[in-house]
Amino acid sequence: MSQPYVTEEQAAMTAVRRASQLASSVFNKLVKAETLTKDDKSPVTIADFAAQAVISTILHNAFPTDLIVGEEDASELRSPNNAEEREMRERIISLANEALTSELMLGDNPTWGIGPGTAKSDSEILDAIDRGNYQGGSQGRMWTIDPIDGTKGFLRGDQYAVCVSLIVDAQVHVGVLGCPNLQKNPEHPEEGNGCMFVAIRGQGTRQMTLSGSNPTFVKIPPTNSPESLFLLESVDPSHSSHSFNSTVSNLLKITQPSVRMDSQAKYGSLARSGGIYMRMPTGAGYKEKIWDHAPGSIIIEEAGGVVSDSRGEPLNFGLGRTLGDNFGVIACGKDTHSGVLTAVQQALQEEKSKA
Ligand SMILES: Nc1ncnc2c1ncn2[C@@H]1O[C@H](COP(=O)(O)O)[C@@H](O)[C@H]1OP(=O)(O)O
Ligand SMILES: [Mg+2]
Ligand SMILES: [Mg+2]
Ligand SMILES: [Mg+2]
Repeated sequence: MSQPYVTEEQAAMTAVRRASQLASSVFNKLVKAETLTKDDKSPVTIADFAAQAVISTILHNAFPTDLIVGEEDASELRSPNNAEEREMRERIISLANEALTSELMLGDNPTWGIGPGTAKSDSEILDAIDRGNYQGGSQGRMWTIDPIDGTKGFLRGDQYAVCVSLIVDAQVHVGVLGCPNLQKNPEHPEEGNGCMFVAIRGQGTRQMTLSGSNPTFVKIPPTNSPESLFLLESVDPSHSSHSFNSTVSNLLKITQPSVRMDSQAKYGSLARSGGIYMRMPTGAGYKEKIWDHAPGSIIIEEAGGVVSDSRGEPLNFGLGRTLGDNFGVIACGKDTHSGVLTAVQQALQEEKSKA
């Protein structure tokens, strides 16, 4: 019998590859070329929408009855208010079509709405974006799409990730992360950037190039001493608490500086090089989104790690578009998780007693 979820994995890889190429080309054409002012967020908006259209089109053609939870929705594109907004919409549609109609590669299936001659109409592209409007839930099959995760990293030319997962009955079964700016091999930077992490439940985590070549299984390396430990955290201090992390770091007697990285590239990096990904809320109110953690969580679990909230509870992907109340996220190797949880509980107590 063939392995389960192989077609799902292949469709997700095709979608992530095409969307990653699109994002890199938007960066090279619009951001690097410095045709925009520093605060102009339009390149990332264009790339976000176009990439979601590409991923959603492929997943819908491959699995027409599956539901999709995508970060973006097309309502603001449907009624442009001025020439600038009309131009942006046209750019999004033409970029999405460019990515969908490029030549077929190994693993691509022409019935997925891709390849030369498959250009979509404007309304088909907008409908594809809006197909990501499912509200989520605990039953049945649903895909998550974060077309560009780490938008700030994308604009800086740092890390970002194209993220897709398949959730069945609230459990993640397939996760794919495209990381165009992540080193293929941190020990050999000369090999260049661009990798994809792929996991199917029960079948391990693999790293490969964005085109799917050189797949190798990755495992979180064991931590033999506090000297080999380090924290992985967001660059943006408003996304997770750096000060809480430094308390935990002290409690764990960590001597290495924290590694700051945007996006779910943190999960990919952890799966192959280790570390402790700590994401504690900076304040009340923000709810973590399922598309920000579903692909990364299976990539960690299949690489031999554990992902939990700060109480040690598993993340619940069946509550809707968010993970519900924000109790933070902790991801690391199995051998370190209980020690990290103890330190987190202690740090929370210390914070409480100071308040
Ligand atoms: N207050 C917040 N707390 C935690 N995460 C946030 C917050 N605001 C935005 N995010 C999300 O954090 C993710 C990036 O995390 P990191 O900084 O670790 O790369 C993005 O998906 C971003 O959402 P958005 O894409 O809507 O900006
Ligand atoms: Mg995101
Ligand atoms: Mg995003
Ligand atoms: Mg966003």
